[in-house]
Order: sequence, then structure tokens, then C-alpha cells
Amino acid sequence: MAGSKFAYVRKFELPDVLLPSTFMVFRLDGHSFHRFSDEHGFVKPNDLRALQLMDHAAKSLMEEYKDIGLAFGESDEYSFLLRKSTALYNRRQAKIVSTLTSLFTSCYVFHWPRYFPDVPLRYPPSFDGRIVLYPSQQEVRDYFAWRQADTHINNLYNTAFWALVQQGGLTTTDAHAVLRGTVSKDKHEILFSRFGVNYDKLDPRYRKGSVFVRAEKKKKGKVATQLELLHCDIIRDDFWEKYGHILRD
Ligand SMILES: Nc1nc2c(ncn2[C@@H]2O[C@H](COP(=O)(O)OP(=O)(O)OP(=O)(O)O)[C@@H](O)[C@H]2O)c(=O)[nH]1
Ligand SMILES: [Mg+2]
Repeated sequence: MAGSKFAYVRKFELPDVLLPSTFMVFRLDGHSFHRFSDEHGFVKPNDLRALQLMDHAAKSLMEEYKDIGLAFGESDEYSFLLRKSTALYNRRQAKIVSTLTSLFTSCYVFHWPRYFPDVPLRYPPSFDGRIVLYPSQQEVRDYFAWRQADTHINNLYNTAFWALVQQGGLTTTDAHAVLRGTVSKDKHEILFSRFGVNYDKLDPRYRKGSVFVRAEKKKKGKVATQLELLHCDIIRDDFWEKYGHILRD
């Protein structure tokens, strides 16, 4: 009914096209997962089932949206890098953010029983989503380095904290007090001397987070791509030397 007297309201819908030729990083984060993880009995500090479910939902997103070349996940969050030249939904911000957030969330719920067969969902989880634009490769690399550095800081703290509580018998208040003002070296030392834990030997999934990369493989002279799940140092130059094609147009 284009010609109806009501059609003028359409003009109130403003365009929200994202700047061309810029990298898009789409990040989503679990809404109130502090409560959600408690209500569903997530293991502390890291619940393998929950992390694998996040990875599964992220992989589903990358299978559906081929313009995502790289993803990084930790805890209740995941970041996705879209090609600089992507024309996905004509680069309309709300369309991209809402569709991708919704697909991720429904995948999370859809695959929940596979990872938590004995834990019924008590209520529907939700995620927030946003897009940040970055003009050059350097900012994109620094963005992922920032997220991975955050993973490291949080995980070292949480590992030391829960060791003090679970193995050391401290109250959570006392454990916080012990860790207050400590630097990374002190936390390593607490873990090693009090609990015999060599932090660097813990599962890299927990220390480094999850990296999904759309790797290029040559097969019979043709370049094919496949998704690889890694728990590696995205922060280091050699990652980008190996997977630099992700940052091409
Ligand atoms: N026990 C446990 N908790 C987890 C795990 N992963 C995430 N969480 C919880 O999820 C929270 C994620 O942090 P935030 O995203 O900052 O907190 P949030 O409660 O989700 O709050 P908003 O994101 O602001 O809505 C952590 O603080 C934990 O409480 C896990 O593997 N095990
Ligand atoms: Mg959250």
C-alpha cells in the first residue's frame, strides 16, 4: 500500500549503512551470564561444556556467513571479523547485528542439550551484539590482541581465585584479599607453591581462548577454505604471517 496516507511513516526509518572499505568486528556477549552460569551450574573457573557450546554456535555463524574470516571467543563473548569489502545486507548495521546475534543465540539454545544433556535450560539466554569499524589491519590485529590479553588476565585471576577457594578453603572475600595488588608473577607463584599448579601447563583453550580461522588450503591447484579451531597466540606476529589472507579484501 505504497500510496496510502500512512506511508509517510516509512521516512522515519533512517539509513544505517556502515562506512565502506573498513573492517567490521562484530562482537556479542552473553547477557547477565554471571547469573546464567550460576543457575546452570557452570564449573568454575572454566566450564568446558559451555565453552564448546559457544564454539559450536560461532562455527555455525561462520558456516552461514562466508565473509567472516576469523573469530575469537572467551567466556561468554565472541568476536567476528568480516571482510573489509563485505556487502553483507548492503552493510546495514541493524540488519547485520540483529540477524547474526539472533542466529548465534538460537544455535546456542538449539545445541544446548548436546553439551548439557543433564541440565535443562531454566530460562532463555540472550546475547547483546555490536559492530565496531576499524580502518586498518593494525587496529584489527590490536583488537584481537586486546581480547586475548583480556582472556589471559581474567583466566589467571580466576584460576588463582578458585584454587584459593576450592582447594585452599578460603572464603571468596579472603581470596580476593590475597590477590589484591598482586601481579601476574605472584599469581603464578601462588598457584605453583600452594597448589602445585603450573599455570603454563593448563589447557591452552582456557589460557588463550578459541580462534576460528578460515584457512586456505591448496587442493589440486585450487584454493579451498576450511574452518580451523585453534587455541593459539593470535597476539603474535607469526599468527598473522600464517593467516594474513584473512586481512585481504
Ligand atoms: N562458572 C563459570 N562462569 C562463567 C564461565 N564463562 C562465563 N561465566 C560467567 O559469565 C560472566 C561473563 O562476564 P560478563 O559478560 O562481564 O558479565 P555478565 O554477567 O554476562 O554481564 P553483562 O555481559 O554485562 O550482561 C563471568 O563473570 C562469569 O560469571 C565459565 O566457564 N564458568
Ligand atoms: Mg556477559
